[in-house]
Amino acid sequence: MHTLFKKNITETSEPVKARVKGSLPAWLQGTLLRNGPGLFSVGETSYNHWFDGMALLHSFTFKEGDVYYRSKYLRSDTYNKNTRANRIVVSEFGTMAYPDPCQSIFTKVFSYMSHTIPDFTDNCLINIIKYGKDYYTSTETNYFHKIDPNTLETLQKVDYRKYIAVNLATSHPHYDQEGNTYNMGTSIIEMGKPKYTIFKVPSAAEDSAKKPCLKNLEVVCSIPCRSCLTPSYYHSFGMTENYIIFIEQPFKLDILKLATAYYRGVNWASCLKFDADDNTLIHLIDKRTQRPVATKFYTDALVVYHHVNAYEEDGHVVFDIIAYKDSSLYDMFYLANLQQSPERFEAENCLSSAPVCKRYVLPLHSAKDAEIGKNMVKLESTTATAVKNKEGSLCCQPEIHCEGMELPRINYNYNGKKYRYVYACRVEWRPFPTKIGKLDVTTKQMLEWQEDDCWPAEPVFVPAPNAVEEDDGVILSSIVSTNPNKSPFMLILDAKTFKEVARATIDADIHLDLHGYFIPQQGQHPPQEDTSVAR
Ligand SMILES: CC1=C(/C=C/C(C)=C/C=C/C(C)=C/C=O)C(C)(C)CCC1
Ligand SMILES: [Fe+2]
Repeated sequence: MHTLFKKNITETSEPVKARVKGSLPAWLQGTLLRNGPGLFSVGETSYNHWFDGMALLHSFTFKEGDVYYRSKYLRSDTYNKNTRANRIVVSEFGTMAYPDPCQSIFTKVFSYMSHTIPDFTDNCLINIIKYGKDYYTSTETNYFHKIDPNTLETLQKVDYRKYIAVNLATSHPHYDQEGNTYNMGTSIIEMGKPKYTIFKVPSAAEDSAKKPCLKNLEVVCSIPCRSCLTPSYYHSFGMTENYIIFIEQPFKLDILKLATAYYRGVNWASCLKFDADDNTLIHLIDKRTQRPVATKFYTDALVVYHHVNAYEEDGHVVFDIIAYKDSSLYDMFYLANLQQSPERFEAENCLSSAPVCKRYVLPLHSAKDAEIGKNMVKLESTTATAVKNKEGSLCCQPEIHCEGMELPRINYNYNGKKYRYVYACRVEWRPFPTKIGKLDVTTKQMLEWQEDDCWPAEPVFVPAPNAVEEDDGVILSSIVSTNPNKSPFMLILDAKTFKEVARATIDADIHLDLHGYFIPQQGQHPPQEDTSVAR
């Protein structure tokens, strides 16, 4: 298990051709970019948490029946400073770094100051984001990096604060059919009262090829935090055609703790706290009016990292998420915990809550004249409820789709629309993905793929050209193995049947990763988030 999560990977900077078994669909042309941690120690120092590892970019290029793999470390300031010092000098989520005792007093004072109003890391290890025509790597701080999707070279460090007042931003934006990107972030500390801000980055106009499209960023809506000193932490949000769904969960970031963490000798992660006694406030923002709707929606305390999809149906907003009863997932990703065997995990029950795929339904009709105690959800297809309470707000209870799935993906042409299939890693009470699954949210049926000693990455759906049905396409998942005789491979499944179409075995060092983005080859078929398939 140790090597599965904590292995310093050597980058494969020149493309290597994979050995393909089976036959790749002729239409599958393009590049799957993926991101995740790849380096866990520098010199004598090592990171404590899996989310600290230095960003390693991967690309799998599908070209005329062949697959080529390459990988490169993101040349972030963090990477460059650590490499130069031959020790970890930049603080990460789970690791606080202190200056070398031999450093000058100036360096030490500067280091204290930059941790009080934190200048966060630029180690963008989580996802790939498309803003306009450009590709960026992302984490959850104010920094992101423009990369070259062909060579994986790091092109430019960008600071959100140049364009919008946020200190944190998500790694999971949404794209509409015009190619506009929506994201949201939180402003803490420096810029007055903390607030959440949803923003839109318009897709680049033809004549602005040279201008960064972030320059055209527009604020959609700002929402004050429920509590000034403890804004909610969030990893993603939902979007339908007309609405944004933002879950203000009781998993909170304590601003005072953040400001003093460095002095107290603790990491940033310790400034996050789940408050089981609080509830969860669901905000629904109307993109047309750029304001939250009047109704207040609440549900029990929960922790959510990934939204799956959301859509509007007959006067309701329906959204699916992967939810937990507490925040133990982030604790579990401490490398000391990950080094335990799956059996010990089970015995010690490290993850105290399993990921559950749940559906919530928010009625859009006014709750003003509704009876207290009445379920306002009118959809036949769901058991989810929203009951008006005496304060006039709606108390929502979900419908359960299934237990044990994470890293959900969908056919992105159905994002914001009524849909049927979720593709995800199957996980139980431990962090190790052992299978990939396809969930039919209408029947709750599940198709699965698994193989001995194989650990699959987030499954990415690529639609077939001229697709008619939602699952006309393939699933791409890079697989690493704990069997030393088995090389990593890119698995290609028929999304409809979940049967293997081909696998491309790669003689290179690959690591379990986080998230990815498929870029179809120009002219091959419409980009996944720019245009919808013919239906
Ligand atoms: C550095 C840093 C942060 C980093 C968070 C990270 C890196 C989260 C990664 C989450 C993942 C990978 C979730 C997967 O489901 C915070 C807490 C935002 C704020 C304080 C500074
Ligand atoms: Fe994520």
